Amino acid sequence: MGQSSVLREVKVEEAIGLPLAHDLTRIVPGEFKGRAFRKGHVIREEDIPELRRIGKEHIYVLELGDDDVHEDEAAIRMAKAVFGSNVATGEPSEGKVMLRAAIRGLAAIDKAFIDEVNAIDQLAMATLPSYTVVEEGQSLAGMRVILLIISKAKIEAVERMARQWREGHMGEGPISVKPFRTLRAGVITTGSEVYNGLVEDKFGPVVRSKLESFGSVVTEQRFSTDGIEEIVREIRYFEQSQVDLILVTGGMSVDPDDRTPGAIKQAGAHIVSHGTPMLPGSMLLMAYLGEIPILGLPGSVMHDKFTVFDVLLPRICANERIERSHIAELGYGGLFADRG
Ligand SMILES: Nc1nc2c(c(=O)[nH]1)N[C@H]1C(S)=C(S)[C@@H](COP(=O)(O)OP(=O)(O)OC[C@H]3O[C@@H](n4cnc5c(N)ncnc54)[C@H](O)[C@@H]3O)O[C@H]1N2
Ligand code: MOO
Repeated sequence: MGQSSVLREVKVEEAIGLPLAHDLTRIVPGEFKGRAFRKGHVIREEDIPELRRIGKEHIYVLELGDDDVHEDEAAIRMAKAVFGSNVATGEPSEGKVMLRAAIRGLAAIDKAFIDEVNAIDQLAMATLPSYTVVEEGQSLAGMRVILLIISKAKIEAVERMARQWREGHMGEGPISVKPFRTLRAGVITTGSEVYNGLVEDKFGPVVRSKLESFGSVVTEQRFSTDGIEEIVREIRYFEQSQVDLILVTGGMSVDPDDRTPGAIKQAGAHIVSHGTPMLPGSMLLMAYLGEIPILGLPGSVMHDKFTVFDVLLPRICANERIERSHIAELGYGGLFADRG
């Protein structure tokens, strides 16, 4: 055991010339919340009225013990331990360090790891859910400890856990951002009513704009009747043109004319899942034709603003392989019925 920490309370009027032990916060509801005084600031006589205005009668003067870590250093060390690719770490402020996305992309955050950290008393690591689409500069995670000082052993435990995590993930950190690749997609629109011009195609523009929002492109949209052989032929066409992604629209439901799932199967695709526990979009089919992801898109993808397609597309664009277990996890929290 080394020297233990000493926290001394000093009346503000007796604190002139002493350094602050931590950042001090001012909050004006609806207007401002932030740092009023920085850790280490040496109190001057003219600071006293402002200290009183933010409610301080006393300040802490700290002599840190050998076995403890100051909240700022703890937050910096936690951030350094967990940050991965395309993540920027900020400076500590009010005892907190933020991690931000350095690029637009898909947040990759290991829930099990974050849960394990937060099970340690007095550590707080708050993150976005994994697979969130993040903009450049957007906050991914904030980390802090709950009291002004924390035992060094707890921070070292986080560092050890993060080191182990990295060893199992080729050096990557538990919090990272995956960039979107530019995919060349082929779209097959099924439905004799569209093919025969009875209704105008509304699927193409929706799918095109969703892909473009992740930097990908529709190289070609082809139209097919509901004939299974015809749909298979179009799938083969795109397979041979070596697109990165194939989307087959419509014909996903229970009518006799709904032949898209059968055609995707007949084309030789490995079916990951026919159906997803999400609403809307439950009839979506996820498969791989060799290495090419192939999706059967139900009518709701054309009609509803947000469906399971909006969940899977960014993952596919970020080079994630979709497995059956990923699909099963979508149900909990996967009801978007009132999202328009
Ligand atoms: N009894 C059941 N009914 C429905 C089920 C079910 O499980 N049991 N599933 C529902 C779900 S979920 C969906 S989504 C819809 C539609 O599924 P489909 O993907 O089979 O859609 P289609 O039958 O091909 O078309 C439905 C509707 O949309 C129009 N459409 C289709 N493609 C286009 C296009 N490219 N442009 C414009 N309009 C298009 C089509 O003409 C139909 O009016 O089924 C539920 N019902
Ligand atoms: O698959 Mo339908 O896709 O929910 O509304």
